[in-house]
Amino acid sequence: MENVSVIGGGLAGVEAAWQLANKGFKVNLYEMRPKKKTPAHKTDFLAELVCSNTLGGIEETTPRGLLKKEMETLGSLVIEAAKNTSVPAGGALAVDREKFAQYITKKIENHPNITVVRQEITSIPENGITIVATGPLTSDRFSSYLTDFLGEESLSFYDAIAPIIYADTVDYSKCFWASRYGKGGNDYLNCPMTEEEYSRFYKALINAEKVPLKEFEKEAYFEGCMPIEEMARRGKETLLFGPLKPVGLIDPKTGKRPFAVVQLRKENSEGTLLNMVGFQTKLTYPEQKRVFRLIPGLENVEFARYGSIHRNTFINSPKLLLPTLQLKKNPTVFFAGQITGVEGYPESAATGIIAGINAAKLMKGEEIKPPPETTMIGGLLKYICEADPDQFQPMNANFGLLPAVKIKGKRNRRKFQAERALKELEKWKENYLG
Ligand SMILES: Cc1cc2nc3c(=O)[nH]c(=O)nc-3n(C[C@H](O)[C@H](O)[C@H](O)COP(=O)(O)OP(=O)(O)OC[C@H]3O[C@@H](n4cnc5c(N)ncnc54)[C@H](O)[C@@H]3O)c2cc1C
Repeated sequence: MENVSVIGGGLAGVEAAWQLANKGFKVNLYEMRPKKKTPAHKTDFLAELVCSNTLGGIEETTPRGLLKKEMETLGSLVIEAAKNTSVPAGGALAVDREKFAQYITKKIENHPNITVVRQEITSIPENGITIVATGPLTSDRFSSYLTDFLGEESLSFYDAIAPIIYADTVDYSKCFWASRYGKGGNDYLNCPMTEEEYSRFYKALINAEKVPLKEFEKEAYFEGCMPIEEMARRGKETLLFGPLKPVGLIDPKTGKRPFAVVQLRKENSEGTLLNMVGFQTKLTYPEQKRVFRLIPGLENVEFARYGSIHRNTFINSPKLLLPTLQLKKNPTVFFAGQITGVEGYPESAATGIIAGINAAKLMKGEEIKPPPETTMIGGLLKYICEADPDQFQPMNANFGLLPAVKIKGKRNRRKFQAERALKELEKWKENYLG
């Protein structure tokens, strides 16, 4: 029997290899570090966390908390390692990053069915089953191979994400719906600012704490995704001619053009989410919350997703993948991890688990079925495979809002939804995995 090839020893790759190896299949896990480095990884360990050391909340009634519980149900190595190397972090699962990566590296390297090969892969092997899990920092040579292999418009390289907020947390008494110059209906929610309000916001914005920029990330600015705070730094007026320009907007309350306006646009067809137009940012998450809450109407706003900018290679999954993570044009190739367009540590690892489980099914010649859509993992897969290909962008589970899984409403309701999702996953596991 041929070995399965897993390309990339990050969070998704180790999970995929772990699932396959524990089911008795031989795996070659290819990791290019330390021979070839990425711009963000610092060590030789597998499953290195490149930035923050937290895997997010553990409360099962939150989307990411439920996701982690589901991963545990499916035998996640990442969650096992996180629990064994955790550090106190309130309601979150944070880890000692070195110990975490060491724990996983040791488990993988000592597994009798896994061979770790330290080598950059530049094309998908022609024979056998392959899982591609090369992550947001996929090497340049493999990226250009994938561009040719998958088609010119299938691979995106940069990601500038504006924050998304929950519409029901806005104070609508301070805002108005309108389009600039009345063109295009009332598509935008406008938050008007007086000169004093703008000054206060501006000062907070330019003094807020940022996530330090890595050298390679500076390239991103040439792609037209300047962070809002960088734009602000160019002068107090700059934003008034950019994302906060008030031209063509009249506040119905005053009958006048406001001094500045922040615009929000519906993010989903239900209108439960709003996107802060032009607010891509490198501010830390707590600072985004503090500074953006200074905008009139957003004083108590809750964030579904914070803004960010970092290099991010991802494929257009809705165009290319089946909900089983198999490539439509070649079902012996699976994709997993952030390269599929999920974002975040647990989300990437979760797709690795599913790719590993499904690759094992394919090895056995058995039918492959995705997990139920009413589970968090199933919801993630549904999102990456069924989103609108023209609007597709990386998304984490907090985005809640993944089509099928609604971890929303009061605590009791969320508890009920989470319990139901876990029961369904157990059932799927029993029927599917035996
Ligand atoms: C700058 C930056 C900051 C981030 N900060 C956070 C954060 O704070 N919190 C969070 O939840 N998520 C964060 N993310 C997202 C995070 O990186 C991913 O969620 C997660 O690591 C993705 O897991 P993965 O397995 O898909 O990729 P990775 O963990 O990156 O693993 C991919 C592996 O593949 C290897 N590889 C690449 N190309 C090849 C090749 N051709 N051949 C062989 N090996 C190869 C790489 O060396 C790497 O080890 C950040 C991402 C970036 C880029």
